[in-house]
Amino acid sequence: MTLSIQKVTKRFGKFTAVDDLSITIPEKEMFGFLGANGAGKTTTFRMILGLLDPSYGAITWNGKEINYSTSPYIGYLPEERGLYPKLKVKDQIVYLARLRGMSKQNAEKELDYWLQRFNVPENASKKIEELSKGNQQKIQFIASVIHKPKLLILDEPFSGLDPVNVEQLKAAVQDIKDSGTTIVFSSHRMEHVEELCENLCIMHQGKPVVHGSLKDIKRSFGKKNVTIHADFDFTYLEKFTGVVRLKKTTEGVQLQVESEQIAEELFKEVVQKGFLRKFELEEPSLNDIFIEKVGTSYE
Ligand SMILES: Nc1ncnc2c1ncn2[C@@H]1O[C@H](COP(=O)(O)OP(=O)(O)OP(=O)(O)O)[C@@H](O)[C@H]1O
Repeated sequence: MTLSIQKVTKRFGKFTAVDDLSITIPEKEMFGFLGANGAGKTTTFRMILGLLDPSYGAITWNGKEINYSTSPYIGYLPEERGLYPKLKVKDQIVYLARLRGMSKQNAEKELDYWLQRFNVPENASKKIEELSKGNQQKIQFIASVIHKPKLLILDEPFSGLDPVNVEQLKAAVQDIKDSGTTIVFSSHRMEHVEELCENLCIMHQGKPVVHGSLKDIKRSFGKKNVTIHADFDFTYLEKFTGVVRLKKTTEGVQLQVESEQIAEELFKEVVQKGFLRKFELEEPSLNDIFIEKVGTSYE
């Protein structure tokens, strides 16, 4: 049940929205698409779902083309939320679930579960237009997962939610993944993808600039970050061999170094100065990697 995107390009007139994208998403994994506005994420999702045809290339799920409108195996949270404002939550969800082949009784049972889980059981009998934006989003999320899809596509699932609700939704997404669903989601926020995904792709102007497993991406990057907290002026370390970047912070300095070995040499140097409150070696962040690949900061 792999999702396979093979050499996919999408042009709108002369404009290329997605440029030669090849990705394989293994079954039961969570895959993250990162990219700034206009990077090509939504266009990719629409092609995965068969709502748009690629100009070139092919997309298959388990070896076959996807047809979102007829497949009960797919769930989709679109970026442009599309609920009927005048309908009551329960009527709406039951209607959508029945389109996906569920019985009324089963749909009501699942809806109860999700409303309880999101701490909003009272919303069942409210109209969509009566709900806050975040609560509407929860209902739209429930609509995309109620039928327990095998493949779930979530376009910006965390946007517009407060931090408590982001955590609640993250936990729900993680549980759905653990139950065996393949999940693809997009985000503007690096940390969401770093936290949830084994594999990811960073899109930039339609091109996949970074792609692979988070571990491999970080390991192959080679460079590391070092944080030092101490009351010495360490700005001279800018000239230290193997130091790529140095930034002063309120508590000391933050550096990017060529390798772990350079970090060791750096440690020998700074420890001679005296007491250090902190010396920490960290993997590069996705943002560091993005800056290197694209030459500009993502955020
Ligand atoms: N139907 C269309 N006709 C013309 N251009 C389009 C169409 N759909 C998308 N585009 C363009 O393709 C580019 C990619 O858009 P897309 O919506 O895929 O980006 P995105 O990564 O999802 O961005 P965002 O984070 O803002 O949602 C944009 O420049 C957009 O204007």
